[in-house]
Amino acid sequence: MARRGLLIILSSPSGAGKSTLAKRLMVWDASLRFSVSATTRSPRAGEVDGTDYHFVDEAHFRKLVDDRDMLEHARVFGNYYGSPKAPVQQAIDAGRDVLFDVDWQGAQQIANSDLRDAVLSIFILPPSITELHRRLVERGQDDADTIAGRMRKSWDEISHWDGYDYVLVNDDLDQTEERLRTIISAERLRRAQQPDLLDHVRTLQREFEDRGA
Ligand SMILES: Nc1ncnc2c1ncn2[C@@H]1O[C@H](COP(=O)(O)OP(=O)(O)OP(=O)(O)O)[C@@H](O)[C@H]1O
Ligand SMILES: Nc1nc2c(ncn2[C@@H]2O[C@H](COP(=O)(O)O)[C@@H](O)[C@H]2O)c(=O)[nH]1
Repeated sequence: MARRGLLIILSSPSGAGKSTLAKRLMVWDASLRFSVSATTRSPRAGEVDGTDYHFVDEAHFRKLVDDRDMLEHARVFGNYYGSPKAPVQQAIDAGRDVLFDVDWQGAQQIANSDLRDAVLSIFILPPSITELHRRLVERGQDDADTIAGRMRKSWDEISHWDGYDYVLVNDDLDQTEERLRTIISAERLRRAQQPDLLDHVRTLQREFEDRGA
């Protein structure tokens, strides 16, 4: 039977680099599917509706939640964000791995959902709080108030770091990408091997018993 896809969750405080890393991973492996979230936040310059996010108003978002079309949803920095369920289910049923860029609340909800067995969660830490601030400023996408608000919430996000399967410090971008690739490759191998390993161990057990060893 074909392997069911993984749900690869990236979380971090705002500005630590998860969107940048997610984009690099999509280039590394074109078979990865990105879970395009719905959000009530306004688009930033350059963001494309349907690619970066589905930009919706609050009434539309509420309907998606009420219709149970969301795998998870949360209020983050004063806006609503959520992961539509159908594309995720379709992708993993087809054996494709899905990449999520969600906060700790979303990660927890997915880890507690029916799909929990497919979850691979990775938390990205910044090298320092000063560097986190520098990255938010350098990104040039948010005004000073927004950046200050995100910085104030950064510890709240970081404090959930130990609920994840893996934790990486995103200092050097190339190195972090390489580590993410290693984690994903190893987890794919581990999970792909699991069914065959069980059969193999049963065969070894029968052989062991037949020999009367
Ligand atoms: N290792 C790194 N070294 C230097 N700059 C980096 C590194 N990783 C990411 N950046 C830069 O930091 C900024 C923030 O990165 P990014 O937008 O990917 O963060 P994010 O975690 O997705 O933030 P948000 O949660 O707000 O979407 C970007 O300008 C990005 O180019
Ligand atoms: N729980 C969810 N969190 C999400 C989702 N999509 C994004 N996010 C998180 O929101 C913040 C802010 O994102 P930004 O694009 O406004 O900078 C960040 O932590 C994202 O990970 C989602 O679907 N669910």
